[in-house]
Amino acid sequence: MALDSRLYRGLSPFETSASAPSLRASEPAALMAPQPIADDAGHVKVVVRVREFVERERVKGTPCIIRMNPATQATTILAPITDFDSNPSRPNNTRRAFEDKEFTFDKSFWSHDKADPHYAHQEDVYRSFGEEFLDHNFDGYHTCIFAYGQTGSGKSYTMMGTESQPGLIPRTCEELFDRIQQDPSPNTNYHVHVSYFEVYNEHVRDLLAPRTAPPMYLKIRESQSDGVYVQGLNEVEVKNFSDVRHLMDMGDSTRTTAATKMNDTSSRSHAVFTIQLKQIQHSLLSDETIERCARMRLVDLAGSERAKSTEATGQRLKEGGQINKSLTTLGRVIAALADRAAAKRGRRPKEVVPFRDSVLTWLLKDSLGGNSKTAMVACISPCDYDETLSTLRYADQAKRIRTRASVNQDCLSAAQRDAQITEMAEQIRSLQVSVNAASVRKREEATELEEYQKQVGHMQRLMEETRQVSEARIRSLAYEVEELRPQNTSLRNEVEALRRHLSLALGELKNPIILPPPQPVEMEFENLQPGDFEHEDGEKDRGIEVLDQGSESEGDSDYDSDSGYDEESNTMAEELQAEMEEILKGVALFRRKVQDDHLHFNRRAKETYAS
Ligand SMILES: Nc1ncnc2c1ncn2[C@@H]1O[C@H](COP(=O)(O)OP(=O)(O)OP(=O)(O)O)[C@@H](O)[C@H]1O
Repeated sequence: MALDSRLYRGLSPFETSASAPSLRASEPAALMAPQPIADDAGHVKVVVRVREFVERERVKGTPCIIRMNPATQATTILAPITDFDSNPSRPNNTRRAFEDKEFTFDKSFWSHDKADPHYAHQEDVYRSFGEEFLDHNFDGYHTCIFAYGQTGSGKSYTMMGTESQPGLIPRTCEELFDRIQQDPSPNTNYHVHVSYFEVYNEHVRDLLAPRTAPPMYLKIRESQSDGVYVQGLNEVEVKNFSDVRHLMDMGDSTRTTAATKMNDTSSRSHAVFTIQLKQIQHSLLSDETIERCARMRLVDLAGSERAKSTEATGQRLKEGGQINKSLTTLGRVIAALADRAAAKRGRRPKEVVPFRDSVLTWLLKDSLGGNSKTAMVACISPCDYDETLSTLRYADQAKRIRTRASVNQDCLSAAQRDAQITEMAEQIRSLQVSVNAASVRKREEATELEEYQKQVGHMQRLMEETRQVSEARIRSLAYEVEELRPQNTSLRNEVEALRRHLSLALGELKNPIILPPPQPVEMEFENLQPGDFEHEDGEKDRGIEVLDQGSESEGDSDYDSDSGYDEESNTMAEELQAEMEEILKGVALFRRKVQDDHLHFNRRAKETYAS
């Protein structure tokens, strides 16, 4: 939920001085007569913290090269002992420019040796400047605390900490709600919103939204009224510390981390935790309403890293490259802002600040050089000369950045408030109308959808029924075809036999076998009786019968070759041919029908499967 952008202008006709009392106070009379506020010009506050040895360093037995002076807040880095120092006569030894360097910061936290009386616990770090920054928020200033340092130097430990050793972020949130709960003023309302996002490989991802595949990246926008902001970022209203704790845990669990050789849980992204505090106080005396909005940005940067030390490859190496690139841009921004401060004092021409060269610097534009009170926690390892010196130089440069923070406060008279309420009521009304119209549309769409779904269901049922019927028909047709197959085969055989028979008969008719006319039997046969010639098997000789018949018919038939035999056989042949042709026609008809049926069944079957 975006807060009223009007409150972020930073300038108001009713702005009070930078030291104006916090709204936490129970309605002091002075507050109700707002004083003009001057911009609070200051510098980025820089603190440095050295951590204790981690297991890897302890095993190596590396010496601690950091010294801190609690009286002067100076941090000294000692030149490491080189081969040259230990054996200057060795021919191959070249002297490197190692030397002790001293820097002075706003605070130097010695968290290296727990036995030391000056050991800085998490609580000490918070009390030293976290608490002060929370005061600024209640006064209506935007603030930003960011942790910078090489990988594994203790940034996440300082910002988020552990469950037993909470860092700056949980301590700030807990005290924020303690203060709100302890406020005795009945006229002040507090609204707290939290957002949490990471910048990973130059993309912004909401840590309060569930992880998606592919990841959902958010766009960065800039507007006159809101400055630079992340579009579509979840800003969750929180009522107490346990709400915040829940969101912190949720965000931490989705943040991109991975094990590297330098750190088992190395942050592979820059994480930005933001708290928006809005205080609305109404004065019964003057009937005025004062609104103060402050934004706290708590940034845990990814650590700078050398591929050689982390032994990163593949995805880790790519991430490392992106991390270093954005940190280099941050370094250039810090250098340009520091130079700008010098230029103001007339030393150098003003340089363009490359805020837009990386997502991180673009998002931190306001916090680094604008309307914000800003602190940098430079985290260092106790034993890496090059990286630690680089961090200390970075931090030393950041000290020179000037900021111009102003109280973000609006004071509304009764008339202005009424006008605002009327305007808001109007807005609510028009929104309500839109909501109603949208819900009517939604209902209509739902009814239409329901109708469509019904129709679809009905059509699906019909299709299913048709499919079942078709399947049954195909099955029965296939069965019928199978049944007809033997009949068809026997008919084909019969047709073939008939055809053969017919062609034989026709052949015979066209070329009849003409029997020789019977020879008159001479006297030897005169006395023969039928059956006188008997075969051995008792059968009578057929020749005699033929002879007999011949002799019988002799009287009433003559054996002229042009006798009635030809005519009769021609008539018979014609009749037989006509009969055969009829049969063939019938067979051809039947065959066509069978073929038609075949074709028909096959086509039907194909259509049914296709549907
Ligand atoms: N002040 C400290 N006291 C005790 N242990 C610490 C301290 N600072 C850091 N550590 C330990 O050092 C290790 C590295 O710390 P941390 O993860 O905070 O480094 P980092 O700078 O955030 O690293 P990266 O940039 O890779 O995320 C962790 O095991 C952490 O518990």
